[in-house]
Amino acid sequence: MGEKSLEVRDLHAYYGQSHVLQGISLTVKEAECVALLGRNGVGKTTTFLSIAGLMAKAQGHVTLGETSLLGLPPHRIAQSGIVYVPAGRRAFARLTVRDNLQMAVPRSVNKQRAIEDVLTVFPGLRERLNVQAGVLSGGQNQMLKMARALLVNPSFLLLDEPTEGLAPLVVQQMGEHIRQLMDRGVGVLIAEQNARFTLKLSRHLYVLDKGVIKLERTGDKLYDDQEVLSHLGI
Ligand SMILES: Nc1ncnc2c1ncn2[C@@H]1O[C@H](COP(=O)(O)OP(=O)(O)OP(=O)(O)O)[C@@H](O)[C@H]1O
Repeated sequence: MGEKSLEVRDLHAYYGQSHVLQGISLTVKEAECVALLGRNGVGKTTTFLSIAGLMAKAQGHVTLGETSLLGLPPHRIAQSGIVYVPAGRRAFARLTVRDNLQMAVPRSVNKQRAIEDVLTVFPGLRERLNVQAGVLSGGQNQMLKMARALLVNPSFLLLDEPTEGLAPLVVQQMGEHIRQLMDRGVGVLIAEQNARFTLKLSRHLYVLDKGVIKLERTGDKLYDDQEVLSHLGI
């Protein structure tokens, strides 16, 4: 099977009359991490919602390989291999970590084996399997959300603010987890306020400003690129 890309071309999105995304184009390849950065309110979450089929009004092109996704219902987009991990939201608080994981395993898949597999990426969850998800720390909760996403065997993950509210050591662990996902061939699009963290993981960067891409860069050391840093105000 050839390498697939997630392609977004000339994407527009609206909340009522408000034209929030004004023609965004970006590409994510398998096994790579792409950064989508920009201030609060510029349209990062709206980009994810549009790709995931969750915006009532979006126009343009979103394709995965040869398949056109825009206009498909969210579950079909998830089945095609694109899984959105929203910011902030907690996993099912009253269920145990194990139940949260089991619920996410597709019916056709061996639950035990699938869960063992994701625990190799997120080993910290193993000792928490029998506790209620509601008592997890912020970092463990984020890892649970990502583990649930991984159980669907995605080709691409859309991670919205994966380090929000996490302590520096946990942020570092999160970076290692994301690298492991890339090693498995998963393409990752990350929207973050933590630009330094994201630039260390990414070879491609898009900076969004008021619904348009203001800067696009490719490079091995984006975290060291003065133009990028000054553009981001860091
Ligand atoms: N449900 C909504 N109805 C109307 N406007 C909205 C809605 N959700 C977001 N917006 C507006 O759309 C714009 C883009 O918001 P979006 O959440 O995509 O930005 P963001 O870059 O993800 O920022 P943040 O990091 O704060 O979430 C903002 O001006 C926001 O106020």
